Amino acid sequence: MTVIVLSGPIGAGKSSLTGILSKYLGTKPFYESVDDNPVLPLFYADPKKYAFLLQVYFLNTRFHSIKDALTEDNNVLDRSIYEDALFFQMNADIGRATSEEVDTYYELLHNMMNELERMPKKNPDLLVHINVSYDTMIKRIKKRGRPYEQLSYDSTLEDYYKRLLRYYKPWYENYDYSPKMEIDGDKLDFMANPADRQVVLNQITDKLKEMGKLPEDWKKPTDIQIEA
Ligand SMILES: Nc1ncnc2c1ncn2[C@@H]1O[C@H](COP(=O)(O)OP(=O)(O)OP(=O)(O)O)[C@@H](O)[C@H]1O
Ligand SMILES: Nc1nc(=O)c2ncn([C@H]3C[C@H](O)[C@@H](CO)O3)c2[nH]1
Repeated sequence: MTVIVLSGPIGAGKSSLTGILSKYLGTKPFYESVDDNPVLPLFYADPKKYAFLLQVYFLNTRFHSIKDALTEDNNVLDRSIYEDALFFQMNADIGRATSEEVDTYYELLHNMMNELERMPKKNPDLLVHINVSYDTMIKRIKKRGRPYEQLSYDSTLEDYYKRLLRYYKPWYENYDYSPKMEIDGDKLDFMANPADRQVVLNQITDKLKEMGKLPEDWKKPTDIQIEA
């Protein structure tokens, strides 16, 4: 059983790489709840009012996915539960949560993480972190086109996104729930460039091989279909 989680800031390419990697490895993808998330547009319209609700919503959906992923064989998860606190802490630091909400959130997170301790598998096998610069992040957010994430929607988003990148650096450095590796999301266009895509896939499968975690029956596919 091999469980891989992807991490990285907004628009880094986690969902895209989750799709590519799960096809390449022949495993099941688990996606973060975004287009079906009723709280996300509310949060971007009024962050102070909805930061706590959004966090509880994400924590709940992530907990569902992680429970399924850690009991089934061979999965790839788009964003880890370990990034949840990063987002909430950042929102709390900029005054979008009361101290009661902060305390309640951390208690709930702690409680849920304790539940994971009882799972047959507690942690992922590998964290794949996609590094991107601010410019790349904004380019991808524009390309994807969710209206409420655009800088034109809210002038404070530039600061929010830059701050998020600053929070990610120490988060990745301190992450120690599993082995980890970084992908250069600025240089490697794994969506449009097949050679770059193969570089990324080789980096990940080399790491899995080195760890003895490449599924035994895995055969390198000759071609995989990518949805743009
Ligand atoms: N390496 C890449 N090169 C070029 N385009 C990319 C790359 N990765 C992602 N994209 C494009 O950038 C956009 C955002 O990618 P994606 O939705 O996968 O990001 P994400 O990390 O899952 O974002 P979020 O955190 O918001 O869910 C998409 O339009 C995707 O096609
Ligand atoms: N506030 C907040 N907390 C989270 O845990 C969290 N996880 C993701 N997101 C936002 C970022 C993208 O807009 C969009 C897709 O990743 O959802 C979050 N926002």
